[in-house]
Amino acid sequence: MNSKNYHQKKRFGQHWLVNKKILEKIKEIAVLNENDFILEIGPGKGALTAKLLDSKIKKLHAVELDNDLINLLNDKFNNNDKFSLQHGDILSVNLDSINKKITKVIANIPYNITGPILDIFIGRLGIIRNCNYEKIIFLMQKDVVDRILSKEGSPNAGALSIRMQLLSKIKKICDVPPSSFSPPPKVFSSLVVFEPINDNLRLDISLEKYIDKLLRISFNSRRKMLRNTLNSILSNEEMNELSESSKVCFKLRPQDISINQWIKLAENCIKIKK
Ligand SMILES: C[S@@+](CC[C@H](N)C(=O)[O-])C[C@H]1O[C@@H](n2cnc3c(N)ncnc32)[C@H](O)[C@@H]1O
Repeated sequence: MNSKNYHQKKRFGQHWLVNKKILEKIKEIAVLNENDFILEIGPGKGALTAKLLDSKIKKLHAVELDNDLINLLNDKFNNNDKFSLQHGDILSVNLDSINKKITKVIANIPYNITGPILDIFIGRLGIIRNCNYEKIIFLMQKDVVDRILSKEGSPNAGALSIRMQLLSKIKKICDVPPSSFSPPPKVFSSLVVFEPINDNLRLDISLEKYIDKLLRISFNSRRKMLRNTLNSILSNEEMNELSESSKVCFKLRPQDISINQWIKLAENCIKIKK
């Protein structure tokens, strides 16, 4: 298979990044150095790969699902000893042998698997990641980035924004129009940088798990007041006690609760349930 007779596959979320300024911007915000070990998710035909390899880095390991692109990529980067390629699904490939070495994860991600990619690379509450990513740079759907960045009081605030903000520092760099890709996707994209909080600086793992539990229960019915969802795990007496000790009014809906209030709620709930 060569570049000319290759047919793009919708099912793999293939939209090649063709905007040179955005390619350059990704390289610029990655601030690469000779110690960097990059994991690239879905190199496609290698536009971003080539840009990243054209920097002082130690290594770039790419994982591509589409078998038809493997030869094409190997031909293109064969003589670059910093490059390695793994054929497989990023959601299930085994990265154990390199995970601890990876310093930066970079991708124009396939939008059909955004959620699972965020879970794997930024993480889930209550689960230690056990890796040392300094930066995760994703080009992803603008609406998901806006949701992730939303604060309490916004209709977009949800379990996703709280989980992501508890696990990483997040910075949106810019929005990217559909015309920057070939073929253009239906939606706008955004370039975003996540700096995951180091495992040993995270909240206590059992506290994180409890926050997750509260988020699931309350955001399952996001229109309901806290008192009408948390009553599934707390008696009326316990709810009054929790509301008072956490200084959170139980007439509020979950999207109106700040991150610090979720932490307080979980801490005090654990105490009450002891
Ligand atoms: C949006 S394209 C980006 C391609 C290229 N990096 C670029 O910027 O032009 C997404 C890429 O991810 C690949 N891909 C899709 N699902 C994947 C998966 N589960 N694991 C690894 N790669 C995947 C696609 O085949 C495609 O090459």
